[in-house]
Amino acid sequence: MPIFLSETITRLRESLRVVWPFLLLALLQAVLAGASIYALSAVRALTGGEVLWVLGQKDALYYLDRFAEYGREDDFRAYQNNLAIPLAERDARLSLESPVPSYEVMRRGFIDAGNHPDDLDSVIWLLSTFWNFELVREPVRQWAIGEKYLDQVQALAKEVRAARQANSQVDTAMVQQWRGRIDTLHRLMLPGILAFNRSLGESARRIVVILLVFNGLTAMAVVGLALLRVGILLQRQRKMENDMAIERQGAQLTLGAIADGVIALDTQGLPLYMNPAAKRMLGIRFRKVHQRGLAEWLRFDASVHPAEEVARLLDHVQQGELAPEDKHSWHLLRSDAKKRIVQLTVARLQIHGRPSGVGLVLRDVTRENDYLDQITWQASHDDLTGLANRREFERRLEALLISSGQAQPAGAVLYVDLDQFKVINDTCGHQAGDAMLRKISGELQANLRADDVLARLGGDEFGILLPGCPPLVALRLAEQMRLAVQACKLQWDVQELATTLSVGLVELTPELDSMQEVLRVADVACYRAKERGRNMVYLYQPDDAEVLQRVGHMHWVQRLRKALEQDRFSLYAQTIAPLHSEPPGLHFEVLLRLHDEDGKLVPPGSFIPAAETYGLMPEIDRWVVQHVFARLAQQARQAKMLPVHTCSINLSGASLGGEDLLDFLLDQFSHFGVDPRQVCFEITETSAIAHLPTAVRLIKRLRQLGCRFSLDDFGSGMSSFGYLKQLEVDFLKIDGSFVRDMVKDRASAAMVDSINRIGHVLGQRTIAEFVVTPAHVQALRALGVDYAQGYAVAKPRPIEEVLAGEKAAALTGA
Ligand SMILES: Nc1nc2c(ncn2[C@@H]2O[C@H](COP(=O)(O)OP(=O)(O)OP(=O)(O)O)[C@@H](O)[C@H]2O)c(=O)[nH]1
Repeated sequence: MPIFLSETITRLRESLRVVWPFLLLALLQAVLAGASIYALSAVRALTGGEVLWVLGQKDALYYLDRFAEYGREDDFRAYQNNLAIPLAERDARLSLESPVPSYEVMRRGFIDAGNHPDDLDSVIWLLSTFWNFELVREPVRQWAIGEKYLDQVQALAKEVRAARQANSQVDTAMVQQWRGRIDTLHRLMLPGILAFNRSLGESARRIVVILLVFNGLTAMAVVGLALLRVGILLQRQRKMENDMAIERQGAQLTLGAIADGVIALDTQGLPLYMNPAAKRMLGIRFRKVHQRGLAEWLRFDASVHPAEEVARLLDHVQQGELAPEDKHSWHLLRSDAKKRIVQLTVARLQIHGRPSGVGLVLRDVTRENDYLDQITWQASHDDLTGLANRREFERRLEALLISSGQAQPAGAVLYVDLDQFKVINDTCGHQAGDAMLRKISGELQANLRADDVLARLGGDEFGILLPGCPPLVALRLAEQMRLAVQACKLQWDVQELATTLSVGLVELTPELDSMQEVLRVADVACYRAKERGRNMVYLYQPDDAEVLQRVGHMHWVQRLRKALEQDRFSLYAQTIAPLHSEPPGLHFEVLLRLHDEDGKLVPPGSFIPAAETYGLMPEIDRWVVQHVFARLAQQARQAKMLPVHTCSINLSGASLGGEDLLDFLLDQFSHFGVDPRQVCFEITETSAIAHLPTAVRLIKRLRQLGCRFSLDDFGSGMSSFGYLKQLEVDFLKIDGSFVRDMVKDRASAAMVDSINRIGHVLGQRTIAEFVVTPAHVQALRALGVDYAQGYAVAKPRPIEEVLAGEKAAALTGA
């Protein structure tokens, strides 16, 4: 359907919805008026008919009188013609009065009476419709009375005619008599005729009055209804206006309160409305931009958005449809040249389905953007110094390594650590330390080029990436920075603070193929600089064995941490057998094994040195204690299992030196309910001596509980037998190197013998490690050593097997 047609229909429908009551009332009024006119026309026709009726009767008498006097046939025909009128009307009346009136008879009667055929329908309608009303009945009754003498007239006429035809000579007396009778009839008929005339006139007047009143009343009703309807419509309109005003106020309030800028544009792109936020965002007053094109007030930062990009956007805005690329953030230029970052949305506006413009919404995302920038900055920078952080440094280093690939050396990396920085913190406080870190950052930065990357890697460590810098230049630069920092002083209150740098320098060669590798090597190189006395630069050489070993250890650190996290350690146990009696219960040393990432078993010699170097032993020791105690507690609960007499657990030097080890062990004893008398802690001679006071305290306290101690690898350190007196231990474990060689080397045998004797003198039992053959067993038994441990006794087995009491190989040579 064409648009204009459907629009017309729609409008017509809407108009009809409003005016239909008026149309109905007008129609009703018209019908009423029509009916009234019809009724009046019937009354008029009836009156006209009555006139014919009256004249017919009168003229009939007149011509009968003339015929009686002169005997002319013309008069007689005239008499007949005139009498035919009331006679015809009488037929119509009789049919009307009959129980089943005949329309045809009435129609014929009225036509014969000379009425106009067009009037007949209305007359018959009036008479038959209102037959039961007095208004019609009364005149008809009078009409009947008026006709009462018609028969007498006809009889007289018949008589006169007959006499005239019989005798052409009629005497005067006869004539006088006929005329006298005619006159009498005339006088008799007259009152009836007049009564009919009066009655009809009366009814006609009353009908007119009734119609007038009725029409007046209906007109008043129509007017009343119209007024009522108009009142309702006005009320509705007022309510609508009210609602709209409330809605408008609500919309204005909302638009005023929201932070988004809302602008309504007309179809030409000219602004129709702007909410306060939009005005604020654009920095304009509405009346200043009223009737002004978009480009005049919606402007963007030309340094960010090229002119053609802006023109395209404005075009899209005007069309009310943004392209996907328009939906990113736009740098808005306010009228005061300040900048805001906004995101745009548009929507086409329509009124009654016709486009009426475009709604444009500006969302100010400046804060979010700043926040995002800040977060992005924070994610890659260090708060204190403003330098790049470790993550960023690693990223840049990685990018450099990837971009250079296998090509020429990509440059150098410096790993910088401040010397004795802790002292500054400890003596002058953290703030002084912070100030020093900032000052050093500035000092380092001052020596670098724009392409170099200086980052704070954490604590007092810095990383410097020198892309494309040859090693010698890097060395010179590192030296320059070291001297600069050495000369740099920080005034803090009355003190002048200073520090120095230890720098590890690594040349980026293709051999160092990963970022982690470079950092590990650089870290170790820095560590070497510290080892060599600090305040120096250590240049890493690819064949530097010490550095490489430390790097190897560093590899282990990550793997061990992961293993701890993933619980990839497992416990083994190796039986310790008495050489001179039957074992009173299970006696074994707990040994630690590691399952690597592929599930292969790793012996402790591979990872313990690294764990010791990088301080992971306390954590590992704790893991062992917790898991062993859990097993012992489980074993104690199961009555069928063999009792554990002595379970030896190794404690590393690092654990021993820790202040909180004692608390931890006491806590674990009470947590698992393990009998301390079952537990023997093994500590090495060297670690015990290195942490003598703590070791002495620990031994004393735990022995009070019932724990026992054994001194491991005794003889290897040979620090001093004198310490033995201070360390109250229960077992001496003779170092495996002496035991291993004792059968072929007298000196070793003598060493085993003397350790055994000294132990016995001090009341300690002795255990020989590394007992690998029956000959060893025999020799040890001969020397009086108390226990043996080694492959000749039992190989290390999973602790579950040992706890289950599965037999180890029997002691040969016993
Ligand atoms: N003021 C301050 N101190 C920090 C910050 N981060 C780490 N530290 C301190 O920096 C010190 C770093 O000490 P270490 O590097 O272990 O040792 P050092 O005293 O520098 O000695 P060497 O490195 O062996 O020469 C510790 O005392 C940390 O508490 C920091 O953001 N501000």
